[in-house]
Amino acid sequence: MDHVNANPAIRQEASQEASSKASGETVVEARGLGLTFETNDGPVQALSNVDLVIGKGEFVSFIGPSGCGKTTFLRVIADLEQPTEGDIRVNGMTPAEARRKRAYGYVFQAAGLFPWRTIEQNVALPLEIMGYSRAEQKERVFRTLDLVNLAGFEKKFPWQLSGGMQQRASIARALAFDADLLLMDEPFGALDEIVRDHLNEQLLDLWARTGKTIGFVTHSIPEAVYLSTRIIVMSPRPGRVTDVIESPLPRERPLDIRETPEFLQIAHRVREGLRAGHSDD
Ligand SMILES: Nc1ncnc2c1ncn2[C@@H]1O[C@H](COP(=O)(O)OP(=O)(O)OP(=O)(O)O)[C@@H](O)[C@H]1O
Repeated sequence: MDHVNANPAIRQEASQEASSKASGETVVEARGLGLTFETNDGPVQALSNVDLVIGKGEFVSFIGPSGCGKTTFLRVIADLEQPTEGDIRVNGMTPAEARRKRAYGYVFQAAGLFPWRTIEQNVALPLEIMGYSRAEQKERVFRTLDLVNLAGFEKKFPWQLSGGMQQRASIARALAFDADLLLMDEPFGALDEIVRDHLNEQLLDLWARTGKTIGFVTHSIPEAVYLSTRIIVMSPRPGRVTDVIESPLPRERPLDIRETPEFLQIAHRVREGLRAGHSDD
């Protein structure tokens, strides 16, 4: 006998919500996740006891000082590192299965475009490897270049584009095979602040239009607060999650939202979290 919800309509709604969360709404689920690297100088605990659930359509940023395990966590999701403790699921699968099913696109700090290939050929590369037909490759390349506002630059070579444009091309490459999950490891870290602002705006726009789930590593507090629906604050030795901040900001965010009291309040909380986990060395 259900004493909580006697009303069958409410009960049904609740159970539908529960089942939709259980089936497919969770994109990443880490439970007691740990990873210790064995090095010549002894073990390095890159991640310790990380519990985290990322839901479909979230924009989650990871922020913390160097060595707190941000990159390692993204790499575990992407099956580029294997955890030594705990469990992780990506779309309900092991990272290895998710990787085989092309569950994610990965964007690195450096754009990593091949200089001898045009932008179109660079973006098409993973599609070529996956055996897409030429027509399908072309259609996808044009669609994703349009998404990152690079329509018209297909025939250019990387060196003919600015750093920001190159990074947008690398985002297009990660999006070309339509993965729902985009993992981004400090993609704008090497760019100057004005370019970075512009790319942040464009990334939010892309996220709104595509409904992708995004995991984003950054060292920048304003970037994390501006972009995220949730901010994960991490701390090193051992790498762990020390605070999880739900953003109350609306999804639509003009750049000047950064001057509002709500924004500054979240930024303050992130800063406090970072300070608490920071040692002076
Ligand atoms: N392949 C590896 N072998 C040994 N130690 C590693 C390896 N990869 C990472 N580490 C160590 O694990 C810890 C976490 O590294 P990680 O790169 O995930 O940190 P991070 O938070 O992304 O740092 P940064 O902001 O500098 O990129 C660090 O102490 C690092 O030296």
